[in-house]
Amino acid sequence: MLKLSANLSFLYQELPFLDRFKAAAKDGFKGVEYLFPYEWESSELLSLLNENGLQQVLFNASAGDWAAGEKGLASLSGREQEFRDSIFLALEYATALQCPQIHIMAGLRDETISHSAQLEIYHQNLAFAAEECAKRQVVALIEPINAKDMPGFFLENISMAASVLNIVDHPSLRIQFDMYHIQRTDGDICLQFLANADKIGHIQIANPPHRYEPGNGEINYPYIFNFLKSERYSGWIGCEYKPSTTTSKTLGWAKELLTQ
Ligand SMILES: O=C(O)C(=O)[C@@H](O)CO
Ligand SMILES: [Mg+2]
Repeated sequence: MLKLSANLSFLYQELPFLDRFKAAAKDGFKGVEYLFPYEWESSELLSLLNENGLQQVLFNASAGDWAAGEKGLASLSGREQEFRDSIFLALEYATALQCPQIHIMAGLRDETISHSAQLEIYHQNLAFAAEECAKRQVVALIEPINAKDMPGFFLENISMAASVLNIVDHPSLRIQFDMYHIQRTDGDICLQFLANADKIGHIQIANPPHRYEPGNGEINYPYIFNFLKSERYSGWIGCEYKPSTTTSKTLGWAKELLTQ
């Protein structure tokens, strides 16, 4: 059976952040994910998870100065210590929240150094992160993000993500396969999934062109869900979409999966 996780940075935005846990549980979600936990104490977040019978599925390591437009630290020259500190902090939260995976964002292309020099930094930082994650039984995830939404993002497509994993070659490093980004960058979602199945740790979903809920856009999600069932995908599927109306009203497509 497919397991859906509510991404609380995208869903239930009609509510204050801490109220979104209860709303997600009420709609039948068993797992939650979101961008960053760091403005709250882990004990407060853990209480909300426990009170609502939810599992923490994923959150991101700090991505640098997000408000100033930074999109991760993992490939940035001169930021190595900050990157390591971000991994240590993420792992403290992951341990406290019993969260099995963290997403590590690559950062933006730095045109002041060569692509290969930036790639080398990325590889080294990911090798460090994967090793630290392994010590805590946490999986480190990397996600290719489409260049239309995030111009200049260093990890630009699924084949680059696969090649990074081949080079870093660590069992605790896997791909966050966000179908919205795959569709906008490469297309061929099912074939891309099959080509990379052994490397995929987490899936996220939304429907182009507007990044709305599965039932509202160009991807045929009923077909995709049957495909994932036939492939026996057993990880979580994060609902990381922008609801086209209030969140609960956008969950018709998920009824069967949320009541199992
Ligand atoms: O935007 C996405 O897609 C994500 O998964 C975020 O973690 C990063 O922006
Ligand atoms: Mg995503």
